[in-house]
Amino acid sequence: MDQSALKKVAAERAVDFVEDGMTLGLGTGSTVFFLVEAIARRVREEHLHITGVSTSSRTETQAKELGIPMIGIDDTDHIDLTIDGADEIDRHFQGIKGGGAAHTLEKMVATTSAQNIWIVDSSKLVDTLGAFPLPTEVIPFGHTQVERRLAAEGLNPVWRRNDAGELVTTHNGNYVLDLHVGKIAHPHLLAQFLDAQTGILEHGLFLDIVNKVVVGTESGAEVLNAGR
Ligand SMILES: O=C(CO)[C@H](O)[C@H](O)COP(=O)(O)O
Repeated sequence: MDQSALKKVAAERAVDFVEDGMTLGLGTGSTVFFLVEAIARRVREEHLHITGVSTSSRTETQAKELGIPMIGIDDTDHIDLTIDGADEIDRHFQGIKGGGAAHTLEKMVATTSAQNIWIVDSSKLVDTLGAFPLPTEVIPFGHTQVERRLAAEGLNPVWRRNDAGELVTTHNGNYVLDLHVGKIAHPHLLAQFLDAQTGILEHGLFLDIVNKVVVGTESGAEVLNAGR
Protein backbone atom coordinates (compact mmCIF):
# COMPACT_ATOMS: atom_id res chain seq x y z
CA MET A 1 0.00 0.00 0.00
CA ASP A 2 1.22 3.51 -0.67
CA GLN A 3 1.28 6.22 2.01
CA SER A 4 -2.04 7.64 0.91
CA ALA A 5 -3.75 4.24 1.22
CA LEU A 6 -2.32 3.83 4.73
CA LYS A 7 -3.69 7.25 5.70
CA LYS A 8 -7.10 6.12 4.47
CA VAL A 9 -6.90 2.94 6.57
CA ALA A 10 -6.23 5.04 9.70
CA ALA A 11 -8.97 7.56 8.91
CA GLU A 12 -11.61 4.91 8.27
CA ARG A 13 -10.84 3.17 11.57
CA ALA A 14 -10.88 6.42 13.57
CA VAL A 15 -14.40 7.20 12.45
CA ASP A 16 -15.55 4.31 14.69
CA PHE A 17 -14.84 6.58 17.68
CA VAL A 18 -17.38 9.15 16.52
CA GLU A 19 -20.67 8.95 18.43
CA ASP A 20 -24.10 10.39 17.79
CA GLY A 21 -24.55 13.87 19.27
CA MET A 22 -20.84 14.73 19.42
CA THR A 23 -19.26 18.09 18.76
CA LEU A 24 -16.29 17.04 16.72
CA GLY A 25 -13.04 18.88 15.98
CA LEU A 26 -11.86 18.24 12.45
CA GLY A 27 -8.17 18.64 11.74
CA THR A 28 -6.37 19.50 8.53
CA GLY A 29 -4.39 17.58 5.93
CA SER A 30 -4.50 14.70 3.51
CA THR A 31 -5.31 12.11 6.19
CA VAL A 32 -8.16 14.24 7.54
CA PHE A 33 -9.49 14.51 3.98
CA PHE A 34 -10.30 10.75 4.15
CA LEU A 35 -11.72 11.18 7.64
CA VAL A 36 -14.16 13.90 6.59
CA GLU A 37 -15.35 11.67 3.75
CA ALA A 38 -15.87 8.78 6.18
CA ILE A 39 -17.73 10.94 8.71
CA ALA A 40 -19.98 12.37 6.01
CA ARG A 41 -20.81 8.80 4.94
CA ARG A 42 -21.89 7.95 8.52
CA VAL A 43 -23.91 11.18 8.78
CA ARG A 44 -25.69 10.27 5.54
CA GLU A 45 -26.21 6.57 6.10
CA GLU A 46 -26.77 6.40 9.89
CA HIS A 47 -28.36 9.85 10.27
CA LEU A 48 -25.75 10.73 12.90
CA HIS A 49 -26.21 14.14 14.47
CA ILE A 50 -22.78 15.61 14.81
CA THR A 51 -21.53 19.18 14.73
CA GLY A 52 -18.09 19.88 13.31
CA VAL A 53 -15.54 22.52 14.30
CA SER A 54 -12.84 22.94 11.70
CA THR A 55 -9.19 23.93 11.90
CA SER A 56 -8.83 25.35 8.39
CA SER A 57 -10.86 26.71 5.52
CA ARG A 58 -9.87 23.62 3.48
CA THR A 59 -11.53 21.27 5.98
CA GLU A 60 -14.47 23.63 6.51
CA THR A 61 -15.21 23.73 2.77
CA GLN A 62 -14.95 19.95 2.36
CA ALA A 63 -17.14 19.25 5.41
CA LYS A 64 -19.84 21.69 4.35
CA GLU A 65 -19.85 20.36 0.78
CA LEU A 66 -20.39 16.86 2.17
CA GLY A 67 -23.27 17.96 4.40
CA ILE A 68 -21.61 17.99 7.83
CA PRO A 69 -23.11 20.80 9.96
CA MET A 70 -20.32 23.14 11.09
CA ILE A 71 -19.91 25.76 13.81
CA GLY A 72 -16.97 28.07 14.57
CA ILE A 73 -14.56 27.73 17.50
CA ASP A 74 -16.10 30.92 18.93
CA ASP A 75 -19.50 29.21 19.11
CA THR A 76 -18.46 26.61 21.69
CA ASP A 77 -16.30 26.09 24.78
CA HIS A 78 -16.44 22.30 24.61
CA ILE A 79 -15.54 19.84 21.90
CA ASP A 80 -16.06 16.15 22.66
CA LEU A 81 -13.44 14.72 20.34
CA THR A 82 -10.96 16.07 17.82
CA ILE A 83 -9.46 13.88 15.14
CA ASP A 84 -6.42 15.23 13.33
CA GLY A 85 -3.31 14.16 11.45
CA ALA A 86 0.25 14.67 12.66
CA ASP A 87 3.73 15.01 11.20
CA GLU A 88 5.62 13.05 13.86
CA ILE A 89 4.74 11.16 17.04
CA ASP A 90 7.30 9.81 19.49
CA ARG A 91 7.14 6.86 21.89
CA HIS A 92 5.76 9.12 24.64
CA PHE A 93 2.88 10.27 22.42
CA GLN A 94 4.32 13.75 22.00
CA GLY A 95 4.00 15.18 18.53
CA ILE A 96 4.83 17.71 15.87
CA LYS A 97 2.09 19.28 13.75
CA GLY A 98 1.91 22.18 11.34
CA GLY A 99 3.07 20.62 8.07
CA GLY A 100 -0.04 22.24 6.60
CA ALA A 101 0.63 25.57 8.39
CA ALA A 102 -2.57 25.17 10.43
CA HIS A 103 -1.03 24.34 13.82
CA THR A 104 -2.27 27.43 15.68
CA LEU A 105 -5.90 26.75 14.83
CA GLU A 106 -5.33 23.02 15.34
CA LYS A 107 -3.89 23.61 18.82
CA MET A 108 -6.83 25.84 19.77
CA VAL A 109 -9.30 23.18 18.71
CA ALA A 110 -7.26 20.37 20.30
CA THR A 111 -7.00 22.13 23.65
CA THR A 112 -10.75 22.84 23.66
CA SER A 113 -11.36 19.13 23.12
CA ALA A 114 -11.98 16.54 25.85
CA GLN A 115 -10.30 13.82 23.75
CA ASN A 116 -7.83 13.91 20.87
CA ILE A 117 -7.16 11.17 18.35
CA TRP A 118 -4.41 11.41 15.74
CA ILE A 119 -4.55 9.49 12.51
CA VAL A 120 -1.29 8.69 10.76
CA ASP A 121 0.44 6.27 8.46
CA SER A 122 3.21 4.27 10.11
CA SER A 123 5.99 6.51 8.71
CA LYS A 124 5.01 9.21 11.24
CA LEU A 125 6.04 7.14 14.28
CA VAL A 126 9.54 8.09 15.46
CA ASP A 127 11.82 7.44 18.44
CA THR A 128 12.74 11.10 18.90
CA LEU A 129 10.98 14.16 17.48
CA GLY A 130 12.76 16.60 15.21
CA ALA A 131 13.59 15.02 11.85
CA PHE A 132 10.47 16.81 10.64
CA PRO A 133 11.24 20.57 10.76
CA LEU A 134 9.31 22.10 13.65
CA PRO A 135 6.83 24.72 12.35
CA THR A 136 6.41 28.04 14.13
CA GLU A 137 3.94 30.77 13.17
CA VAL A 138 5.58 34.20 13.31
CA ILE A 139 3.81 37.55 13.05
CA PRO A 140 5.10 39.81 10.23
CA PHE A 141 6.18 42.66 12.55
CA GLY A 142 9.81 42.00 13.43
CA HIS A 143 9.85 38.58 11.80
CA THR A 144 13.50 38.75 10.71
CA GLN A 145 14.46 39.75 14.24
CA VAL A 146 12.70 36.60 15.50
CA GLU A 147 14.57 34.59 12.88
CA ARG A 148 17.94 35.99 14.05
CA ARG A 149 17.07 35.23 17.69
CA LEU A 150 16.25 31.60 16.85
CA ALA A 151 19.34 31.25 14.65
CA ALA A 152 21.48 32.49 17.55
CA GLU A 153 20.03 29.65 19.64
CA GLY A 154 21.15 27.14 17.00
CA LEU A 155 17.59 26.28 15.94
CA ASN A 156 18.31 26.58 12.18
CA PRO A 157 15.19 28.56 11.16
CA VAL A 158 14.10 28.47 7.51
CA TRP A 159 11.13 30.45 6.16
CA ARG A 160 8.58 28.24 4.48
CA ARG A 161 8.03 29.20 0.84
CA ASN A 162 5.60 28.04 -1.83
CA ASP A 163 6.62 26.71 -5.27
CA ALA A 164 6.78 30.29 -6.58
CA GLY A 165 9.31 31.12 -3.87
CA GLU A 166 6.93 33.36 -1.91
CA LEU A 167 6.64 33.21 1.86
CA VAL A 168 3.82 30.92 2.92
CA THR A 169 1.21 32.72 5.01
CA THR A 170 -1.15 31.15 7.50
CA HIS A 171 -4.89 31.63 7.86
CA ASN A 172 -3.97 34.55 10.17
CA GLY A 173 -1.68 36.22 7.59
CA ASN A 174 1.48 35.26 9.49
CA TYR A 175 4.65 33.56 8.25
CA VAL A 176 5.84 30.01 8.90
CA LEU A 177 9.37 29.57 10.19
CA ASP A 178 10.46 25.93 10.22
CA LEU A 179 13.12 24.96 12.74
CA HIS A 180 15.53 22.34 11.42
CA VAL A 181 16.63 21.07 14.79
CA GLY A 182 17.46 17.48 13.92
CA LYS A 183 16.65 15.83 17.25
CA ILE A 184 14.54 17.32 20.01
CA ALA A 185 15.91 15.69 23.15
CA HIS A 186 13.76 17.77 25.54
CA PRO A 187 10.48 18.77 23.85
CA HIS A 188 9.03 20.44 26.98
CA LEU A 189 12.09 22.68 27.40
CA LEU A 190 12.00 23.68 23.74
CA ALA A 191 8.24 24.36 23.96
CA GLN A 192 8.83 26.54 27.04
CA PHE A 193 11.52 28.51 25.21
CA LEU A 194 9.34 29.04 22.12
CA ASP A 195 6.30 29.96 24.24
CA ALA A 196 8.39 32.75 25.76
CA GLN A 197 9.42 34.28 22.40
CA THR A 198 7.44 37.41 21.62
CA GLY A 199 6.62 37.41 17.91
CA ILE A 200 6.00 33.66 17.75
CA LEU A 201 2.27 33.19 17.79
CA GLU A 202 2.40 29.37 18.18
CA HIS A 203 4.67 26.43 17.53
CA GLY A 204 3.94 22.91 16.35
CA LEU A 205 4.96 20.96 19.45
CA PHE A 206 1.79 19.27 20.70
CA LEU A 207 2.74 17.93 24.11
CA ASP A 208 0.58 15.86 26.49
CA ILE A 209 -2.42 16.38 24.21
CA VAL A 210 -3.14 13.21 22.29
CA ASN A 211 -5.13 10.36 23.87
CA LYS A 212 -5.08 7.80 21.06
CA VAL A 213 -3.19 7.33 17.83
CA VAL A 214 -4.68 5.31 14.99
CA VAL A 215 -1.93 4.05 12.72
CA GLY A 216 -2.54 2.80 9.19
CA THR A 217 -0.32 -0.23 8.57
CA GLU A 218 -0.07 -2.84 5.81
CA SER A 219 -2.06 -5.25 7.96
CA GLY A 220 -4.80 -2.80 8.94
CA ALA A 221 -5.35 -0.10 11.53
CA GLU A 222 -3.64 -0.26 14.89
CA VAL A 223 -4.98 1.76 17.85
CA LEU A 224 -2.36 2.97 20.33
CA ASN A 225 -3.54 4.35 23.69
CA ALA A 226 -1.50 7.11 25.28
CA GLY A 227 -2.87 6.33 28.75
CA ARG A 228 -3.94 9.91 29.40
O1 LIG B 1 -0.49 19.44 11.14
C1 LIG B 1 -1.05 19.36 10.07
C2 LIG B 1 -1.49 20.54 9.31
O2 LIG B 1 -1.05 21.74 9.90
C3 LIG B 1 -1.36 18.01 9.49
O3 LIG B 1 -2.18 17.33 10.35
C4 LIG B 1 -0.08 17.26 9.31
O4 LIG B 1 0.78 18.04 8.47
C5 LIG B 1 -0.32 15.90 8.67
O5 LIG B 1 -0.76 16.05 7.37
P1 LIG B 1 -1.09 14.83 6.42
O6 LIG B 1 -2.25 14.13 6.98
O7 LIG B 1 -1.36 15.50 5.09
O8 LIG B 1 0.14 13.95 6.36
